[in-house]
Amino acid sequence: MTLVSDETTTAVLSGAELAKDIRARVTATAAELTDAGTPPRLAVVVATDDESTAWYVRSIAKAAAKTGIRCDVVDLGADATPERIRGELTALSEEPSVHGIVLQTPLPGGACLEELAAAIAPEKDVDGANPVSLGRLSAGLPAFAPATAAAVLELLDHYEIPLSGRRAVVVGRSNVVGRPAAQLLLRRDATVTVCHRYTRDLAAHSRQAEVLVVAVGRIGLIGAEHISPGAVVIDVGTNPTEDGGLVGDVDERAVTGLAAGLTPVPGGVGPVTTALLLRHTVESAWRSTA
Ligand SMILES: NC(=O)C1=CN([C@@H]2O[C@H](COP(=O)(O)OP(=O)(O)OC[C@H]3O[C@@H](n4cnc5c(N)ncnc54)[C@H](OP(=O)(O)O)[C@@H]3O)[C@@H](O)[C@H]2O)C=CC1
Ligand SMILES: Nc1nc(=O)c2c([nH]1)NC[C@@H]1CN(c3ccc(C(=O)N[C@@H](CCC(=O)O)C(=O)O)cc3)C=[N+]21
Repeated sequence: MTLVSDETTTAVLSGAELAKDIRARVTATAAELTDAGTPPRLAVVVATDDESTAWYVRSIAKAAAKTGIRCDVVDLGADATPERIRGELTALSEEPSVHGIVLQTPLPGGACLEELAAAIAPEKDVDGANPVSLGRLSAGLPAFAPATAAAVLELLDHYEIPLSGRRAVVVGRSNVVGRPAAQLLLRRDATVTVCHRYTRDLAAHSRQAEVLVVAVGRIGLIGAEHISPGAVVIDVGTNPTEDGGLVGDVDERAVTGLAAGLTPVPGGVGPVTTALLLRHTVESAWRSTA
């Protein structure tokens, strides 16, 4: 029997306070811009009936209103054609008073986000969805990163998690989260492994991680056997539960006492994502005045 426990205290890496700080700074910048005659404006294009997307859009609109950013939700309906969506994105790209454009997923009939997002002017692409933005990110050139991927890095920096030279593992490779998160970690000199559906022995890879980012969308994907003691775990997954709640991809109970830190769901990456979308919008508005 062991008398000395090797239990680690797992820090809760909350995003709520951080998001609040970001919104406070955005509010100040938005006020300055408005005084200077450039009221920041964000357009969110929606073409789905998906309930969780609707929730996300409402939370963007609410946060925008609170920070003094005009937010137009352009609902094209779940039967919108790709041509109609592309036309709207083109019109918004040409409208000088609009500084940020987001196209929400999912899209009708399997329309391709990357292809449609090519119609978003890169300087207004505040969710980094245009392939030009994704390419610039990969090339190490300035570009807006997808807000969720940016939120992962913002949280790691806020909690002063070192990245340079450290082993980072990203689970998931979508263009919205996993892939750009991996690019951002690489840019910060982490040694990055990306896992996906065809990865053999996920646990063998994820156990190597000093920083583990999980963005899959599967309840309980990551358990105790997937992490090494002392790892910092960023749980991006948001999975609705039967009782109307929301859980991540990480089995919180299993990794508590093992991980050094874990982002909660809700209250982790999500609120920071929304705040960064707004920050990107005021950045874009600011640049438009230069
Ligand atoms: N909090 C926030 O701000 C946000 C949260 N999310 C959430 O993050 C999650 C991921 O979103 P998103 O990237 O858009 O989802 P996608 O469905 O686009 O991508 C999921 C990724 O997970 C990979 N994957 C699927 N099954 C496994 C498995 N068993 N083992 C390893 N990898 C697997 C897929 O691999 P492959 O490529 O091989 O198919 C794919 O790359 C979702 O829960 C979503 O709701 C998303 C955006 C914002
Ligand atoms: N082009 C595109 N970019 C996206 O970033 C994108 C998208 N499409 N489609 C939908 C998903 C989903 N998503 C969320 C963002 C924040 C929360 C969030 O803040 N959630 C709260 C809780 C919500 C609750 O309690 O129900 C939290 O985590 O604390 C959730 C989900 C962004 N997405």
